Amino acid sequence: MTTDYLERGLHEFEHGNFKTAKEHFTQIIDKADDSDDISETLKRRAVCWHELGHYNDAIDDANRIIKLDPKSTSGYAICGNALTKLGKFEDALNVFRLGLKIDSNDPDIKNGLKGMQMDIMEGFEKNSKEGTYDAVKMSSQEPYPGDYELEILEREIMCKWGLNEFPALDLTIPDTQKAMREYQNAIQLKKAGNDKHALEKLRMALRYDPADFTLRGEIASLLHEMGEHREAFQHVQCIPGDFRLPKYWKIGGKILSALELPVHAEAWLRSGSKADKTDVEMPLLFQNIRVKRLYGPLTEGTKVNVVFTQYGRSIQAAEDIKHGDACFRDKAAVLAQTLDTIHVPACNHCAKCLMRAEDYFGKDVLARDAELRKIVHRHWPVRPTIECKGCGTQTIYCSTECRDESWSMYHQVLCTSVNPAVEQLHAVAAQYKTLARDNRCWKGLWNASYSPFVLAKIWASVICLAHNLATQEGRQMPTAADWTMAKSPFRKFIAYGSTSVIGVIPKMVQIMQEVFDNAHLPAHFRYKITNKEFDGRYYQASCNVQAFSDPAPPFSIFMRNMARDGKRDVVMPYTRAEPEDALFAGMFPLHACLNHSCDNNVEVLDGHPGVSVKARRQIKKGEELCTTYINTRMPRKERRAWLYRGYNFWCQCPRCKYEGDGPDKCTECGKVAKDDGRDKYPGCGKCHLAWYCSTGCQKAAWKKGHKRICKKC
Ligand SMILES: C[S@@+](CC[C@H](N)C(=O)[O-])C[C@H]1O[C@@H](n2cnc3c(N)ncnc32)[C@H](O)[C@@H]1O
Repeated sequence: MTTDYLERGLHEFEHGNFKTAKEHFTQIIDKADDSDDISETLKRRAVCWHELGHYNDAIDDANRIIKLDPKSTSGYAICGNALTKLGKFEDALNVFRLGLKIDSNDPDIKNGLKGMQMDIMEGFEKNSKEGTYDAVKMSSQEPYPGDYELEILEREIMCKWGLNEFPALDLTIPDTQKAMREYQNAIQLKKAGNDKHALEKLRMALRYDPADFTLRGEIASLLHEMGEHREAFQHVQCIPGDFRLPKYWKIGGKILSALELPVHAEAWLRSGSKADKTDVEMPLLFQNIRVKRLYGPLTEGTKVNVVFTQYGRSIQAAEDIKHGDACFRDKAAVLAQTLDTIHVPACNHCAKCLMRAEDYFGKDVLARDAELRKIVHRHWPVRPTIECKGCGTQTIYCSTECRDESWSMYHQVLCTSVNPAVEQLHAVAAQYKTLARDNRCWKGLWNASYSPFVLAKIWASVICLAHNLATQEGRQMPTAADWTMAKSPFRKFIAYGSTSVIGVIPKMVQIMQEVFDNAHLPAHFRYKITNKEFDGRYYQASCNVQAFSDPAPPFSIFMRNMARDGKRDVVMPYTRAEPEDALFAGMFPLHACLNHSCDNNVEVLDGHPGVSVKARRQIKKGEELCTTYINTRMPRKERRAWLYRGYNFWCQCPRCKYEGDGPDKCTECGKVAKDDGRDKYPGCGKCHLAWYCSTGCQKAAWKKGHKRICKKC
């Protein structure tokens, strides 16, 4: 019977009738028992699924093939190809890499990789009309949580400074003609750069016509330029709201910003932007005021500022920074150990590695060798392991401070002793090791490389903060305002994702929803996660997580200590293997403002706690700090394709501007080689990364910027 199905299946398969072939193969697979070898049939059925466009089913079969025969590369090739078709290029790449570990020359995997690059490129070519995306338009001007309280404080200051009063004015007999004459004189004087006399003339004009709003606006503008902000504001606020032209809202916003009254400044610019939707300066000013007030406290004592540019928030050098200097450090808003290193002991709150000597050398080895044991105990740093009072060894810390802080910030919602539903997340983490062998795309459950605990900690932090805010006010349940306020720290993280993940990982969505809304949780901790919010948080994490680990794990300290020990030869034979790092994924509010450049001037290093951003070269005051999001060794076309896919932007960095895509097109003028009768253009003799149709183009490109990025220079 089985032979029958096989023969018929193969016949249909060879004739390209994949639907019928798949049905025959399914008969064999469904009827097989444990002793039957169905790998070949699974492979053929997986190809049928692939040809029929059922890529998820092809992945399922590929995973079964890998389980049955972990040494075979076919499962990896099939899985990688299907992931490619689903557009999950990073996952596909990871799967192909696993296959290459088994056979680095496997032709199917090599073809799969080529196919994947071609698919990426195809998407790139299709979209290669470079979109100009406008970060300002995408950014909200909604009032920020807590603005109401700040507004009251600012209003008190404004009253104290007399900003709401009318400016002193020596009135005279109204005469609009005289007013006009003085105004025109003022314009001439202003043009000639004589601001002081221009101001006198404007004041004079106002005495003749105190109801002229244009005069008020001009005086306000001039006084603001001269640094007389308080009086400037008195004039502009004399213009009643209904008569305020957009330019007056703008000048009012600028003055209030100079007076360091950001909430009022934002309110004026918000009104101005509504009144004139074509003005590009006001929304930009608005966002710059906002980033200044939100990020000012984070950049205090660092060498950087956060500013708002066409690419959204970005980090700028506040002073000259030397090559090798630390520009800033950042502490994670949330962090979680990556699933593939979850077995390495580390502090759940600050990421400090807690690996003990027994974990590295093995208990037996240390028990057997007394001399080794003595030396190891002398040099291995002692790091206490503090268990959670509720869930015990499930959650460990490096100190009681970390334990207590974690409890009050989020763990009281995530501790399985309080919330048994969290066991589901731990189960997911525990299963990951086996799944990781197959692929990292975990159908239904998870399809990203960071940990779902990152998401869980975001919601848990929001819940705890909302609860704390309510308790401070003597309330049991958080109000809508408490929730908004509690969510505000996470508004700092941009979210970009073009498709919903709800259908891709429905089981994880369900687990998260249960974790935060179940009968075991006290009512004030319960929170309903909508599908929309799940997507938003998922992409927030995807766009911003940074991998990091303890910069001084116990093993490296031990090795440093050992280097000075005369008996190091006793230990050396046991220390050949590097221990695994406890790798963490974190969301860092300041670091998340770093934009990308393929010619990055900073690099992100492990710091304690968190990350440290270091200059890779000299950075001048005012220059933007850029890290890299991708492997910058890829050629330009691939780099841009990866960035477009992953982050939705076309890189315009100097390398992307002054490197080319190949000898078929002039890098400088874009002329196509075949159009002018030539097959290929010669490349830059120094870096071989740019191609020119003429020496004129080569010289022009060199002058404009190729010189800066040319490797041999
Ligand atoms: C981690 S965030 C960097 C900070 C971001 N500008 C913000 O306002 O939050 C990554 C996002 O910044 C933008 N971005 C980063 N580097 C860029 C670049 N070189 N060109 C254009 N947009 C960039 C993209 O929208 C990307 O998805």
